[in-house]
Amino acid sequence: MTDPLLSVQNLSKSYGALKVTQDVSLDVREGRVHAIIGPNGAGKTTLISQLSGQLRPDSGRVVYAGQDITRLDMAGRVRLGLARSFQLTTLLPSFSALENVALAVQAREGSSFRFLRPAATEQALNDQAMACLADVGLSDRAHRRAGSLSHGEKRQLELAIALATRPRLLLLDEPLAGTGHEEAAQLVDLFAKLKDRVTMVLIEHDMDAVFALADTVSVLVYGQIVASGSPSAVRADPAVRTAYLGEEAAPC
Ligand SMILES: Nc1ncnc2c1ncn2[C@@H]1O[C@H](COP(=O)(O)OP(=O)(O)OP(=O)(O)O)[C@@H](O)[C@H]1O
Repeated sequence: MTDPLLSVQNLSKSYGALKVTQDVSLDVREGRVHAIIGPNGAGKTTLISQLSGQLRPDSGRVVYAGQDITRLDMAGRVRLGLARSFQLTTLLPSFSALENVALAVQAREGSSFRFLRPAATEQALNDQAMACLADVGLSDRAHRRAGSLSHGEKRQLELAIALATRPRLLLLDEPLAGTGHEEAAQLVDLFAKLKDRVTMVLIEHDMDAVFALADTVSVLVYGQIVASGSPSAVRADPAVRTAYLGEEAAPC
């Protein structure tokens, strides 16, 4: 079997006496959606923050594409193609959707447009930003102010911004939070389409979405992985039912 794209090895993090990440190990394979589920306060966001570089683990390693990135900061990880979306993205509400994405394209490209004239640079940025907006189904909202978009459209825009960094691995922290039924269904369709292009680590409370999208599910309880495997195996795991889902709440 090929090496995993992301390998989390014995990661631990505490806040004082509270052990929020306890000896967590997991492998994420290229081209897959790996969901991490668990009850409120289980440590999912803290874990993903250690994968994105926002938080330093106390111990353990994060290996991405064969490289130890444990000490690499967030910007360095983004440059390697490891991007985080949702819960933290700040849209610029008075800028258009297109401008929001163009800024992310510009950040990625750095000085690679320096040989172009200003007008051509702007055109190149806009073309790439438009392509990202098209990817998330927002072409017709390109010139609307970000602040005037619906909640679901803002989430689509956040995804377009993440895609503008050309990620190989996308960390998605509760992408469906706050969306209505229809918006959630649209976003799930979108992620399903993106599966061919980008590997995803998905934290999500919406179990329908998790079981529709994930190839692998890991269950986190009190900072520890209590089960990991295919959605059907995890669903049937008695330890998961008692520790997390509760017999009656098990997703079936
Ligand atoms: N900066 C911090 N300082 C102290 N405790 C923290 C800090 N951040 C998180 N915690 C605690 O760590 C635990 C895990 O929090 P975390 O947000 O990672 O859980 P979660 O699984 O993402 O929860 P939710 O599903 O509710 O978003 C919680 O008990 C939380 O109160």
